[in-house]
Amino acid sequence: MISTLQYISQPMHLENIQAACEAGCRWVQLRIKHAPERLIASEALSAKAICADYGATLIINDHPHIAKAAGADGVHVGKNDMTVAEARKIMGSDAIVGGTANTLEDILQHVQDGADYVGVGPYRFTTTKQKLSPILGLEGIYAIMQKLKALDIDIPIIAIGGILAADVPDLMRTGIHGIAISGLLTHTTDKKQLVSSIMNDIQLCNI
Ligand SMILES: Cc1ncc(COP(=O)(O)OP(=O)(O)O)c(N)n1
Ligand SMILES: Cc1ncsc1CCOP(=O)(O)O
Ligand SMILES: [Mg+2]
Repeated sequence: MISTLQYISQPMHLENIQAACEAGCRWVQLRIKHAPERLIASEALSAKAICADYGATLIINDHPHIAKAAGADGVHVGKNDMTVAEARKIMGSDAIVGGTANTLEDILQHVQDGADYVGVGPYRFTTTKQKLSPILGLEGIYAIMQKLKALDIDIPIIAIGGILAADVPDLMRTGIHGIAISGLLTHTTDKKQLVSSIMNDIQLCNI
């Protein structure tokens, strides 16, 4: 089952992952950019131990080999990484493999490649990621969801990019499965309150 609320880590990764889990988040993506692979591998092992304590799913960004070696639940790959199909070969059929999309065509490719979920964005401008794809906004995400519906394609879509708590009800009403947040949770003091209010809004939209 793909969680409807996903936390994407930022430095200090392990502290932030622990805090996200403590606040009630049960899906974590370890996203370490511009670091040597051996450091990412060691952080992945520690992140795995934290997530195991909370029963949280751990996804590793960009690095299937590291994900596999750390015993993570899955991997997330984007346009500048290997394909979902290649990541699947490394991870095996039981692992979770997610891909990034900015267009309907990206999603269709990921579906064909056997993705378990697709991260669609950016919803809004964000400084968390550099070299952003074109901003989709609510209209862009809604349009993509309508096209998927027309094609009868049912894959969990996770909206990402600059998402704030107040965006959740409108975003959920487009038909997405859930959201991924990074800066919002990382920089919020009352993380428990934020996580429960977002999870509550998500649930209300699923009734
Ligand atoms: C859930 C989710 N969706 C999209 C992304 C972005 O992945 P990518 O395009 O490979 O960019 P980086 O995160 O690697 O900078 C994601 N990480 N998670
Ligand atoms: C990894 C990623 N991919 C598209 S936007 C983004 C960053 C999401 O982080 P934030 O929630 O802080 O905007
Ligand atoms: Mg990537």
